[in-house]
Amino acid sequence: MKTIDELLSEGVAGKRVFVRADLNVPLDGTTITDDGRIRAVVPTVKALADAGARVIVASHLGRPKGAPDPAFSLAPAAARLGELLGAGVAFAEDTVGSSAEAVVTGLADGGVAVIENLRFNAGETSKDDAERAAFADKLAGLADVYVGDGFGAVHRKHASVFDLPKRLPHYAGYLIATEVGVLKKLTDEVKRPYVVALGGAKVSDKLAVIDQLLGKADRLLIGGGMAYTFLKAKGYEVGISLLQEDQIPAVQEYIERAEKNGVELVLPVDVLVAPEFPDLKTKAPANPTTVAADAIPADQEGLDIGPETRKLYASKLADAGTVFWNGPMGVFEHPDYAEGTKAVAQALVDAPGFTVVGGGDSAAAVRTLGFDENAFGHISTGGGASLEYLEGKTLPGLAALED
Ligand SMILES: Nc1ncnc2c1ncn2[C@@H]1O[C@H](COP(=O)(O)OP(=O)(O)OP(=O)(O)O)[C@@H](O)[C@H]1O
Ligand SMILES: O=C(O)[C@H](O)COP(=O)(O)O
Repeated sequence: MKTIDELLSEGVAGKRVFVRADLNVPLDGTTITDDGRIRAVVPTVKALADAGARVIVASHLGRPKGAPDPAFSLAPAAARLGELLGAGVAFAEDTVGSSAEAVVTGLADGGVAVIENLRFNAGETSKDDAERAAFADKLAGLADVYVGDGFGAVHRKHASVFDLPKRLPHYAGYLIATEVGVLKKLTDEVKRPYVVALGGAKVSDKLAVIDQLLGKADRLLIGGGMAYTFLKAKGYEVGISLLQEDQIPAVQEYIERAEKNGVELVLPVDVLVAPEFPDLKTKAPANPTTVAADAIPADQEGLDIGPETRKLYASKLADAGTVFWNGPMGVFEHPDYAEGTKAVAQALVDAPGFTVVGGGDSAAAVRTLGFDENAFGHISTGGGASLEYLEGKTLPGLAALED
């Protein structure tokens, strides 16, 4: 994989450099609630701009449906990037249309522009190779060089991640180099006990990683939205909690295999439930009830791990030699459901070993809940990406940079 340092030594002054970043930050309306992913790409953008490149920063944000949707605009992220760089950042109101062309043409040497959300175009995420290729061709028309630095999206076979680097001279940015360097350590020999905590909401994406972790980790702690598919697989009722029904047989097999392999698979013993998902805008009190994990009422939804589970998970992390944590333990964005995530974050801070937090929301959670980033061994910008890396999968966005 060629790195950005090689590009810089070859010289980039006057060249149009397309930086595929992951600016998929949490938003409250148009307010960015955690800018970690934007800060993470600043070293790459700054180095290129300082060297006189004309920098075009591109990213997805959220999961719009292949057409423009103002709720997913990258405009707030572009403004924040400008603040962090201490320089003006131009913003194109489309991705490959007349606005993008005009903005890129207008870039001076050392200038930076952000183009609108890549996923406003159906070709970005299309499963059809030709449709993706057609969009990648248009993106390629904007630039002379490609720098991949959106680590959080390297597990996606998307046009800007996989197809575009094949069309331009391509290099890995500083963030990708750092992320891969740290996560590689977790695929080699790790200090034991190796404890993995999994939660969050992208359950279908993340269940598969458990298959591989059963051969690696000593303990697996399951929380967040993922927990309910496990509880259901054990025969418990989970009410209206998040559930991946089609994965229940696979999860049953994981539970059996964990027992056979001597892996401790630890599930919540109690959870906080309520009849409805909390209002994350008003943060109005949600008044949850604590119930045993095998006693979730039919009309209620599990939204955080309970107090006994918090203690249990903290004890399972207390002697950890290595920890990888992805996915909040509950709907931490609401104060009534933040305690589980706080407890696990605190347990990582207290753990004696090397700790890695992975995922856009998980990283945002530790920062917005007031933890010091430096108290963790590494905070990865990738959630699904870091998990799939640990799974040993070939990640399209890394493979494309290696070619
Ligand atoms: N019990 C639950 N029910 C529903 N949603 C939940 C539950 N527990 C946690 N969540 C939600 O999970 C979301 C984060 O999940 P996600 O899988 O996206 O995490 P991540 O891996 O850190 O991020 P990413 O994969 O996007 O980088 C949070 O917004 C949180 O509110
Ligand atoms: O948040 C993430 O994990 C990355 O930005 C990728 O987003 P996606 O899961 O919507 O592809």
